[in-house]
Amino acid sequence: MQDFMNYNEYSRQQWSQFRGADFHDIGTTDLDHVRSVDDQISLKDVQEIYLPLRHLLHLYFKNYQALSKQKAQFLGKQPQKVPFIIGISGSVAVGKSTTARLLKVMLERAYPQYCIEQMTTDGFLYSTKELEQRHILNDKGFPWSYDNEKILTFLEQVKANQGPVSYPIYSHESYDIVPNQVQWVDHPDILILEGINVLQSPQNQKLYVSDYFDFSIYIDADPKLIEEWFIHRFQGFLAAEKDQPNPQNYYYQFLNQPYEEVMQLAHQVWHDVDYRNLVEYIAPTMNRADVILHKTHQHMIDKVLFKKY
Ligand SMILES: Nc1ncnc2c1ncn2[C@@H]1O[C@H](COP(=O)(O)OP(=O)(O)OP(=O)(O)O)[C@@H](O)[C@H]1O
Ligand SMILES: CC(C)(CO)[C@@H](O)C(=O)NCCC(=O)O
Repeated sequence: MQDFMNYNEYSRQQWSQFRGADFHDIGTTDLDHVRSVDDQISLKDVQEIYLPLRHLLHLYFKNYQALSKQKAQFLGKQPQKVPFIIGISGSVAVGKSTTARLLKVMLERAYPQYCIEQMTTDGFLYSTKELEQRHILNDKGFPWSYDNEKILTFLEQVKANQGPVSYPIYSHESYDIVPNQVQWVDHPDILILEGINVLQSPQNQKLYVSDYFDFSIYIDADPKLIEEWFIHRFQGFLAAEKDQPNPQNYYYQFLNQPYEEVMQLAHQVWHDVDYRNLVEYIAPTMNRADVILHKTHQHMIDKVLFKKY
């Protein structure tokens, strides 16, 4: 059995044609907004990949709203807003949060009347203290390093749309959960949730995170390239720490170590933790996604796979 027999594969050129004649294009002001998200994002990607993707999301979203309304009518209830949830998965450092931020901006431009929120599951990792107590400090990112119950309860509350719902925050700089701080999701129309674990189905759970998704995206790339992006981001964190040293930060400990050694350590972390996690637990969830974005050098998307059924 072919792994991707339930997908159609489109080249970048083919995919770029699926923009929809009646859905408005993206103008210079929109592109400026996109640039403000991350000036590394290729505007060509926005035009050729993300505009068709937004058009597709529009179709799913409108159908979802219509179905939610009809379901309420069927039950003899007043129709209520039910947030539409988009999941984004893929390896550590493949660009999930960058894509999530970009989609948020693009959807906000398309629907100024709607509230669109974006967040990561990183905040549901156990704190360093708790990982230590569980003797899984070196397993950060693996399915058992997250409080999966807490993610499910959170999503249930968001879908129920009963009020603002809080979630914990993770800091890459301190390499830990930020103590005594939360963020809020407040009655969103659309929630974009990204994380390495969002398409996973941990064995002892009856309910999965993806049960709450109305659309899902997986970002795929050659692990050799992802390793480069991981190292590049690590170097960025290190440089930021050098500019403004803070003894509380994870990267502070590396400032007085020989650069070569630190880079060796970064590669080792990638190999022993993030790459292993990718191969064993993340990549196997790829064909649960509705759309797979395949990246090549410089984060360029060269092909898109779209689920047939
Ligand atoms: N489209 C893009 N163009 C250029 N650079 C990008 C793009 N997407 C991501 N990057 C860069 O790649 C690195 C990883 O991206 P990002 O932090 O979004 O990954 P992630 O998948 O969310 O990682 P994590 O799971 O660790 O949070 C960052 O340095 C980011 O700036
Ligand atoms: C926070 C996660 C798990 C996911 O974003 C990841 O960035 C991480 O910290 N992994 C642990 C190994 C490491 O990259 O340092």
